[in-house]
Amino acid sequence: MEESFDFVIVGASPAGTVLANRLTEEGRFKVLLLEAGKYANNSGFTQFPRFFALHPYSDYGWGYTSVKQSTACLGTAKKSCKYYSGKGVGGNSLIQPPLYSRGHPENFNCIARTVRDASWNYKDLLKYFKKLEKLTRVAEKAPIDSEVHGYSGLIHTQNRIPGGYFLTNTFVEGSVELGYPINDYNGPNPVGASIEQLYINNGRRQDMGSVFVTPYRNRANLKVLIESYVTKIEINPYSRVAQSVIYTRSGVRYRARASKEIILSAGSIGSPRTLMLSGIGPRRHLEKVGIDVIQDLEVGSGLKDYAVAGALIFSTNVTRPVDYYKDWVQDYLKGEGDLTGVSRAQAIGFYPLKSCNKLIPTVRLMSDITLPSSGVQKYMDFTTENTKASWGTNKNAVVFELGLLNPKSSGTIRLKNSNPFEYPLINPRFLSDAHNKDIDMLYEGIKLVFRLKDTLAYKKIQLTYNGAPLPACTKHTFLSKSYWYCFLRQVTLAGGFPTGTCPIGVNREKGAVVDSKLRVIGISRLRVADESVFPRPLYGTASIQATVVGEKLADDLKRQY
Ligand SMILES: Cc1cc2nc3c(=O)[nH]c(=O)nc-3n(C[C@H](O)[C@H](O)[C@H](O)COP(=O)(O)OP(=O)(O)OC[C@H]3O[C@@H](n4cnc5c(N)ncnc54)[C@H](O)[C@@H]3O)c2cc1C
Repeated sequence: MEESFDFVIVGASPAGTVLANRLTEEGRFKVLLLEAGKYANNSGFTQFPRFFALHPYSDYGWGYTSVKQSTACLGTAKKSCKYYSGKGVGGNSLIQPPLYSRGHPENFNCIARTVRDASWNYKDLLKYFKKLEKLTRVAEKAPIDSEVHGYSGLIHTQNRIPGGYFLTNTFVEGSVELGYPINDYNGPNPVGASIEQLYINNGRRQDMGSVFVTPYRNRANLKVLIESYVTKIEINPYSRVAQSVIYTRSGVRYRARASKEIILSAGSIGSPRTLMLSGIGPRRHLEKVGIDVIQDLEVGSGLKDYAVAGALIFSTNVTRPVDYYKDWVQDYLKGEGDLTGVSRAQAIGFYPLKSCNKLIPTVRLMSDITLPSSGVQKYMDFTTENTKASWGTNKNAVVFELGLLNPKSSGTIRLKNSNPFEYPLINPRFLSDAHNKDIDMLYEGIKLVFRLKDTLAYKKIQLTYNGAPLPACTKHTFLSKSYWYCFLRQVTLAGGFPTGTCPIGVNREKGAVVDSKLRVIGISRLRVADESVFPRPLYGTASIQATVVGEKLADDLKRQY
């Protein structure tokens, strides 16, 4: 069966959802959006911000795991990293915590310089960030730079403090004691501590599918097909024009033609996978798996993701308030309380450790107060021995999550074989850079956490490190530098911001896959618009960055056609 459209969008990622919306708003174009997963369950499950750790294990997650690792994720049973990846209308925004963080302006400016296209400068992109946002609530003491926010967009954001207010203050005050400012991290200079900004509306998570697609899916010129998995883009090997996509739905194979363009928005894992299945990828790899090469490009060769160390656990004298589900639910129905936040310490810090530019952060820190639970163990995926050792004798514990913002290590996405239904081989190779810069930086982050613990602010809640040596690290003197290096290789995991698998650039010999207009190099009428086009993480949380990519491309396409 075959149907024809102006644009076919593959994947309802954050970028795919906004593209589908904007391209159909004027009625000029007929658009097909194909998504492998389903719509969000808006009766509740995907809307609880606090339950984000459960979502990857639901029907809304692909359930990817990396290949066996030798430099990080070693504290897991299979020595591999869980690669949480959303499946459904909204992509990852269905399963992630709803943190709203745009990234560092300089990272966008760097892209603009690399591709010699000023439209990627942050000051040009700011109009899209503002257009998308509707900032609806600001906590009393929250630092907000009103100039940079939007107030009438479709994505509701809030800057607020549900539950655990004193812990938020503890984090911010401790950080100030160490000499860092309090800042709106979505402003021009994110360095310092801040109160988290979240994509939530009345306590409910905002996923991009529910914002941009679900309310508009009955538009006459928009066709959204869920549970429709794209196996290939058909490209004429002589003219090198992308013509149609092949997808399967309920076991039946279909073809959809695009008279104008096909846009891949299948995410940092899905987009390289689909390109390679369609004959666009590294020649040697495609030949090895038996796929005819149409265009030799370094697809999937530059995977870069935040590495996150999540097992820095300290005991505290704070007894966790007794939780009754009834109270939680009652608060939630009013748009308040613990279920509406990501953690009990709604604070986040960006720090320029070892950075020659004090305005450029190198690590990100967040914290929470929690109890040891099977849920936490499942999310982290550590073995029981490692979980026990890192929790030590703690009951109520303050947990710090330390993220490496500018990883030097890089990995790959490759096909296992030519079967489009096989999962790809994900090899992130965290902490594998030749000069150990990544692990050195995370070690600096651990030192920062211990400095924070010793501030007057934190002394009030008496943090003590009660962890026991991890089984794999017992030959190192406990808490020595070599111990922490061993520890980091065990507990460092994937942060969930994969980029660089279809990177933007000017030179395909240097790894570029798309040009500054997001066109796949050497192929006509095929673009990629999602997180995969960023050569490296941009220091923010990625949904909004990917949404801006979609918003920008929608503008470009409307101008062009
Ligand atoms: C654990 C975790 C925590 C995170 N925390 C945050 C946070 O707090 N804030 C934030 O902003 N971001 C966060 N992110 C990142 C953010 O969710 C993603 O980076 C963002 O959604 C952009 O992803 P993407 O462009 O790679 O597309 P994705 O979101 O991965 O979307 C790709 C979509 O395409 C579909 N698809 C793939 N292949 C096909 C195919 N062949 N046919 C049809 N459909 C297909 C998929 O099902 C999916 O729906 C987090 C991510 C993770 C995993």
